[in-house]
Amino acid sequence: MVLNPVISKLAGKLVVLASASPRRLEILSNAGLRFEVVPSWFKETLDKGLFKAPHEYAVETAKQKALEVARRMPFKHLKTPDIVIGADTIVTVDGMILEKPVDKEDAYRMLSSLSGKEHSVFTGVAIVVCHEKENEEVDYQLFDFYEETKVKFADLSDNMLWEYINSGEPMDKAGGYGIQALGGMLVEYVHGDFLNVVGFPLNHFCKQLDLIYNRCTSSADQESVSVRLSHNGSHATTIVTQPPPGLPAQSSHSPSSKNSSSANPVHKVKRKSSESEVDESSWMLVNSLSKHTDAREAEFIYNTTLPLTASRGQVIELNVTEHGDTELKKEDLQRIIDLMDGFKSSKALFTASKMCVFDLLQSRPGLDAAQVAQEIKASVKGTACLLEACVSLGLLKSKQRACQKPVYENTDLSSRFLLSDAPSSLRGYIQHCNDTVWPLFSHLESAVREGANQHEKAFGKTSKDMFQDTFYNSQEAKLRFMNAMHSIAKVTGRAVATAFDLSSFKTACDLGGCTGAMAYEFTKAHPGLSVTVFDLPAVVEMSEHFRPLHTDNRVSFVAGDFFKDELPKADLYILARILHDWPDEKVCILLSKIANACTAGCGLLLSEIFLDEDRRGPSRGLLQALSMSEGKQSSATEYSLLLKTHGFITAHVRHTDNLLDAMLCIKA
Ligand SMILES: O=c1[nH]cc([C@@H]2O[C@H](COP(=O)(O)OP(=O)(O)OP(=O)(O)O)[C@@H](O)[C@H]2O)c(=O)[nH]1
Repeated sequence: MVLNPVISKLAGKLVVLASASPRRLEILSNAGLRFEVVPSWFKETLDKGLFKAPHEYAVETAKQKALEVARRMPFKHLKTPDIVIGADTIVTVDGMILEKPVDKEDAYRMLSSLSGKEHSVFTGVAIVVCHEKENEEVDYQLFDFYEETKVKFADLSDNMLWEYINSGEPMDKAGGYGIQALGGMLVEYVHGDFLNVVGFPLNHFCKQLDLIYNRCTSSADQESVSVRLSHNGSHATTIVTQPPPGLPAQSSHSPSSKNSSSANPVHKVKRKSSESEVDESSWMLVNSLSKHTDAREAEFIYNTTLPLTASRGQVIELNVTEHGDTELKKEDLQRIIDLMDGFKSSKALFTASKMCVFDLLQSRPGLDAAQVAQEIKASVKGTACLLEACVSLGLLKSKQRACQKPVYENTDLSSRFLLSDAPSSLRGYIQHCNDTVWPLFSHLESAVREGANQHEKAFGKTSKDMFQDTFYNSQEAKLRFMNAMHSIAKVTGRAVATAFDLSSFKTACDLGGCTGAMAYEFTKAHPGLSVTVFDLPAVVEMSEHFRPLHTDNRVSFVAGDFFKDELPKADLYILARILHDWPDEKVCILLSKIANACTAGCGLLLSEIFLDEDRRGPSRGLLQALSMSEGKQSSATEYSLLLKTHGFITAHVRHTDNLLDAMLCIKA
């Protein structure tokens, strides 16, 4: 191919974009690059004051984003990428560095500082090339560069600025504007690469790839920083990269091409403490890879150990503890045992919860097994086994005085999540898992063979309409199901409700909002917002039972079927844990109805478990898919593309630390 000879060189390689930016995804996929998206967890918090020039800050941030993903993938995704691409876009004006605004006032400050002036947009790009060795070690080579584009804004009135800010567009964009969309109207001229402003300098990137893949014959020729990380059972492995800001660089920058900023790689590696020579200015990135370690825990530390100097392109061996292998094996065995026993743990939890053990021990802590057995009307032997198992799972504590029987009480964990009346009670959902999910999963083999749900085998019913047949077929089943949805929505609701700035929306409609638990969280988090819960008449008639004690009138209920009836009017539609249950045709009907009900600027907040882009996690989402509902589990990008076909543009994606992720889309 003449147009993209370098891009086509990457065919067959595992290329990873370490970025959550939908614009970068679009630019690179439009160029024909095939890649996976693994957003970086690196927090953009480097101290700007410590960089000599703004582009150094952007390049360093891009490097850290890419390295974080390159280091995480072998452990978390169990595969090593061939190339990881990271990028960071900043705007500079009057000596200030502007990133993404944190709120509307911040956006106003940024945009008014740009009004009537020329500013620079810098995108720093890092390319990490990974070479996997036979012994599972990985060599990393780092290439980086930046591109500058000058942009001049017209004079902007306050009215214009606020109208633009209220469109929601500025919030996830460097400098508070998107030149590719409404923000283009603010711009008088652009000098340089337009795509660089949008977030990725494609032309310069291709030239850089050309340098890496076509011009360089051996890694030693390349202008790169090379580090080696062993992940073969390491206990405390040291990864060395260029010094972070605030720590003195060991060499001057030696750009090989325009805007290339790779440092001449003088590496420092931690040595054993017996080595005595001390260099105050050495630095390193330490990543502890013991069993409790998460890539997010990696941190820069200022170190006073012996430096080891390497020349350009040289690979540095890093320390690995002697016992690394043994530890890994133990961990592997434990992991398999945990998986084998997982169902027993679940069932012990379900049973203790169903038999009200936690409620009982909350009101009467310190009972022994015989006393508990009497209260829950069970055998002493069986109860003693159940209580001991719960202790081993961290759900109960036991105390024993000399020559006396052990007595039991709740742990903090069970007091928080397992009591019927705890604010974060998951008891309703646990019961649902026991009564509905467990029987379905006991037919998993059939489900896998047939690729269909097992409602008939588990409950004696075919499931044309799962909700009607299984969850709403009796008052008791309906209440149980509503209890389950209520408890999960209460636990997840706050994280979803506070995921985004929703101050521009006044009315919301929670489609399939069940008991209103999520809606109440939204009104708590957003004082200016009223929420209508839209759900089936059978659900709405029971919603009274779940109304919180203290509430104003900002949550109301409307009965209807979101596939058939007219949707209540709102500025923002909420779809939480809905889409994954329905087949594509129904999802399409629902999204079309929402799109029709929305005018430009209206929002759609989608909350689901977002699968990783390579569908390797999180296991909660992938295990949920095994229940073989007619729907499917999707990644943030898949949802984003789906919503795009219905006229919604993804403004923000948030991977919360809670059970559900969230995405805010705006009707174009
Ligand atoms: O005209 C435009 N200018 C900038 C953008 C978008 O702004 C962001 C810049 O933020 P950053 O580089 O930190 O990247 P993130 O979005 O946070 O994603 P990462 O996961 O890579 O950190 C970027 O998305 C640009 O595309 C724009 O759209 N138009």
